[in-house]
Amino acid sequence: MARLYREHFAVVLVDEVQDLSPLQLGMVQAIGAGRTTYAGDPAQGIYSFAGARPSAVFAAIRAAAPTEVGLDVSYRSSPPVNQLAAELGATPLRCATPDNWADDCRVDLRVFEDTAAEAEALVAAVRRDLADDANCTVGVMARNFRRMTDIARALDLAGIDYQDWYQPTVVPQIAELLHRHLPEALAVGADRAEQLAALERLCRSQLPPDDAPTLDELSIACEALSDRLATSPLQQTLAAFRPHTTSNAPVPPGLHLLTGHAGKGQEFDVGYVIGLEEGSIPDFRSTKGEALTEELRVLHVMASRARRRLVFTRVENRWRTPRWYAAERPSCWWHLLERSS
Ligand SMILES: Nc1ncnc2c1ncn2[C@@H]1O[C@H](COP(=O)(O)OP(=O)(O)OP(=O)(O)O)[C@@H](O)[C@H]1O
Repeated sequence: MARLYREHFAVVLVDEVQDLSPLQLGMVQAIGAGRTTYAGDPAQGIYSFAGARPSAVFAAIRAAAPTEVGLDVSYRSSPPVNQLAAELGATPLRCATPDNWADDCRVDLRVFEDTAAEAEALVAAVRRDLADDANCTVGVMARNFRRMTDIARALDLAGIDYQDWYQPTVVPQIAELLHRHLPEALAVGADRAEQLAALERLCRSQLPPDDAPTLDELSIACEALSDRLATSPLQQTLAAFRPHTTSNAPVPPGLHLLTGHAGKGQEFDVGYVIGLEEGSIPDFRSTKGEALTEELRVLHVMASRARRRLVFTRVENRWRTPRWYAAERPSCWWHLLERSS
């Protein structure tokens, strides 16, 4: 297999090498030994749960490819965001254009009574961001999607559209079909499940019965829509779907809800990193050793997605169950954020 691929590719470029497992690195080296360029950032290694071993992989690459070029200039972020990212353990980056940033570039910290108050404030803030600049990209990021529930609900109630990165992406043909038939589906009545069944039927009738891959895509999209119908109307649920694009396509303007892992490699004009509480970030399953260090890297990945402005939030209390309202402890990294904001 390696010989076959060697004949196909004259050079090999590998990005995000910190996410490779030793086995994957072995495959790359078998194909591209002596003609591979690797790019990566140890401070963004957040896939150890999937087998990535950044230290071993960087050591093996250094042993095999002795020319090393440091990339220490940021073309993405404003000086305050770069400074904050360095505070979280990343290599300090020099801003390429320090004088080109407006006065609104800053890092803010916000503390709320609970997630309902946080959601209300975020809805107002995002509304302002999008009103100030309709082409602006806004990313609301959390370590886990569960932490985003109240915000998604508040956005639905406020009628603010967003793309939900938790949902599977929709191939353009299916997205187009779903949007085209939505008005007819909504006309069948007020029952959301009936609307969705009608929508699926209408879309299915437009596809050749033997086009199994596209019919499968339609089923997956409708299943994902069905999962969210309990919390939001069909129209809004569909608006939250993300079109399927290549991973390096630019993020479209508007609001995006995503996790740190989903946000790898992306960027947003304004970034809101929510849930700076113990148990949320760091995640309750990763409380010590290397697992805890990796949580800090997840925080760094989220923070470094922002271009102009970055806002961190935490809450002081949370409803653990419908009858249990309990205090939350600030994330162990809150003081780092306070120091540099
Ligand atoms: N030489 C350059 N001149 C102008 N803009 C640049 C240059 N290089 C990169 N950029 C811009 O800077 C931003 C970040 O670049 P890129 O996504 O390649 O960085 P990265 O190192 O892969 O970031 P990360 O690994 O944190 O996702 C992008 O908006 C990109 O278009």
